[in-house]
Amino acid sequence: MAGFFKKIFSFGKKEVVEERIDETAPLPPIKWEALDALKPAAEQALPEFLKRDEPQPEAEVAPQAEPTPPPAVEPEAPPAPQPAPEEPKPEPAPTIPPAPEPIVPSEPEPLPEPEPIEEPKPAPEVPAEPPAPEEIPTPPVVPEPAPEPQPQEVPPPAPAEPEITPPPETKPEPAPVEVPTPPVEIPAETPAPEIPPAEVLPPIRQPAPVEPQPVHAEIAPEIEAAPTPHPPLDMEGEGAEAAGWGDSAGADHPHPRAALGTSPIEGEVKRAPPEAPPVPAATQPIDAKIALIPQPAPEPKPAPGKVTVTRKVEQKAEPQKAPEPAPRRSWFQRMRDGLARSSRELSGNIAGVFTKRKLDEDTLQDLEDVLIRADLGLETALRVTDALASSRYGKDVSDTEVRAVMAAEVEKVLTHVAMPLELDLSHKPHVILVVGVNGTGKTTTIGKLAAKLTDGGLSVMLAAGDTFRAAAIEQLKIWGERTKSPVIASKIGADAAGLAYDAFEKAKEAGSDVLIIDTAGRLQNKAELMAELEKIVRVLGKLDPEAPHTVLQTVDATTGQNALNQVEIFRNVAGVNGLVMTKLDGTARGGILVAIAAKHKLPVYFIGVGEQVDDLEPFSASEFARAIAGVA
Ligand SMILES: Nc1nc2c(ncn2[C@@H]2O[C@H](COP(=O)(O)OP(=O)(O)OP(=O)(O)O)[C@@H](O)[C@H]2O)c(=O)[nH]1
Repeated sequence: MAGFFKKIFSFGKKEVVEERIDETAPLPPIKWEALDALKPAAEQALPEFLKRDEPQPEAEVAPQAEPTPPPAVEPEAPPAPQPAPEEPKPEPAPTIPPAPEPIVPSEPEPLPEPEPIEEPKPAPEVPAEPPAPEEIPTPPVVPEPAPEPQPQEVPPPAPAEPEITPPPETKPEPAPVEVPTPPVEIPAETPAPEIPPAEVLPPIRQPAPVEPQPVHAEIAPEIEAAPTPHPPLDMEGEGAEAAGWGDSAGADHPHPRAALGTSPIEGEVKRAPPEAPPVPAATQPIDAKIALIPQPAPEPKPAPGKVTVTRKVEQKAEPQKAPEPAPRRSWFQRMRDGLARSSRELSGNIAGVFTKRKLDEDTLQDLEDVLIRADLGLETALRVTDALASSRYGKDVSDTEVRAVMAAEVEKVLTHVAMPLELDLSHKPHVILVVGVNGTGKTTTIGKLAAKLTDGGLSVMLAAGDTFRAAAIEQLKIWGERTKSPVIASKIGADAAGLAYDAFEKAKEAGSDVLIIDTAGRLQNKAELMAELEKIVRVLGKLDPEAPHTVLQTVDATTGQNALNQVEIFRNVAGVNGLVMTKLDGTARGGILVAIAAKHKLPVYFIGVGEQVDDLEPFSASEFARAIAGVA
C-alpha cells in the first residue's frame, strides 16, 4: 500500500516536473523576443507569465493536495494538456482499482488497513500447518462445547471414556494439550466437528479408568439379578472400558447404566453375586461399602448378594485386626532407639578418647567434656570420671569399660528419682495438676494416665484447663471418650482457675477417684502464666487445702538444656513434684534427664515412648542408664 501511495505521489510530481519543463523551455526563447517587440505594453503581460511561473510551484504543492489540482492548471498551458490526461489518472486508475486505495487516499486510514491485513496473516499461518488441520480443528470444537468443564467436573463420567476409546487414532495427540490455548484464535477457521472428540478424549481417559473400573467389576456381579439389563451390563462391564458406552457402536443402553456412579450401585444390588469374590482384594472394601447401600433399595431376591456383602465386611474387619497382632517394638526397644543417637554419639566420643590410651588426667578431662556435651551435666560427669580414676587410673581402659562405669554411675543418679506414682485416694478426688510447656505432651500424657487409672478400676474426671486452644480442649475430649472419663470444659478464653474449681466440685459430686486438670503452657508471657497457675492452685486449695495433690510436669526428651530451665520455672510457679519425660521414642537427648534428676531430684514417674494410649511406661533407672550408655 505504502508503495502504491508513493507511486501515486511520485507520479503527480513527475507530471508537475514535466509541466515545468514544457513551460520553461518555450518561455525563454519565445517570450523574450516578443517582449522586446512589445515592451511598451507588454509589462502587463509579464506578470501573467510570472503568475504562470508561480502557479507551477503551487502545482508542486498541489500534489500534496492530490493530483486533481494539477490537471486544472495544466489546461491553461497549451502544451501541458497532453501529458496531463495521459499520465496521471488513466494509468494509475487501472492499477489502483484492485486496491481500495481510492477510498483510502487519506493517510490516517492506511494505518488501520495494514492491521486487518496482519490479522489474516495469522490465519494463513494456521492453514500453513496443513498437517495439523486435523489436530487443530478438534481443539477449537472442544472448547466451544466447554470441554474443559467436562474433564474437571465430570471426570468420572464413563460416557466420555467410551467415546474416547473409539478414536484411538488421536492417541498420539500430545497436541491436545498444546491446542487448548490456541483454540480461541482458531475456532472460526477450523470447525471440523469430527476430530473434536478425539482431543477431548485423552484428558477424560485418565480419570475414568481409575474409578469406573472397580465399580463396573463390582456391579457386574450384582447386576445379574437384573433381568433385562444382563446382556448390556456384561457388555458394559467388559467392553465398556474399551469401547465406551457413549460410543455410537454400542449405544443401545448407554444412558441408563453407563450414566455414572448411580447406575453401578443399582446393578450391584440387582444382580446375584455369582462371581462376587473374584474382585481384587484391594477393591473389596469399597465393594462392601457400595453393596451395603444398594442392597436394601432393589430388594434383590437372591440371598447370595447379602452373603457376599457380609463376607466383604468381614474381610474389612479382619485387616483391622491384623495390625494389632503385628509385631511392635517393646517400649524398651523404642526407648533405646530413641536414645540411639545420644548413645551412638556418646559411645563414639568415648571410644575416641580411650583408643589405646591409659587413663590419665588428660583422658579424664576429655571424658568429662564428652559427658557434658551429652547433656549429662557436670555433676554426673564428675561422678563418672571420679569412679574411673579411683579404680583404673594409670591403666589401659577400653571404651567398653568406660561405658559400663558410666551406666553404673548414671543409674545411681536416676535410682533416686525413679519412683512409682502413688495416689492418695483418701482425697476424693485426688487432684493431679499437669503443667508444662506447650507441646511437651501434657494432654497426651493425661490421656495415657487416665487410661491406666480407669483400667485399674478408678473413676477419673478430666478438666480442660487449657482454655486458650480449642484444639487442646477437643483433644482432651477425645481422650475422655477413649478412657470413658467425663471431661469438664468451657469456652475458649474462659478463666482456667474457675474451670478448675468447677471441675473439682463436679468431681466431688460425682465421687470421682481422680481429677486430672490440663493447663496451658504459654511461656511467652511468664507473668501471665505464673498468675494463672498460681490462681488455679489457690482456688483448688479452697476446696481442699492439700490440692492439688500431685503436680506433674511433662518434659520433652528431645529438648536440650532448656528442659532444665523449664523445670526450674514450673517448679517455682506450680510446685511441681513429679516429672514425666515424654518422647523418649523420638530423637531423644536422654542426657538431659540425668542432669534434671541430678539437679532437681524430682521423681520421674513415667516416660512417654509413643503417641498411643499405652505408650506410657514407668521410669526404670537401670534400663535408661544402660540404654543411654549403650550397654546391652
Ligand atoms: N513420639 C511421641 N510423641 C508424643 C509423646 N507424647 C506426646 N506426643 C506428641 O506430642 C504432640 C504434643 O502433645 P500434646 O499432648 O498435645 O502436648 P501439650 O503439652 O498438651 O500441648 P498443648 O496442648 O499445645 O499445650 C502430640 O502430637 C503428641 O502426639 C510421646 O511420648 N512420644
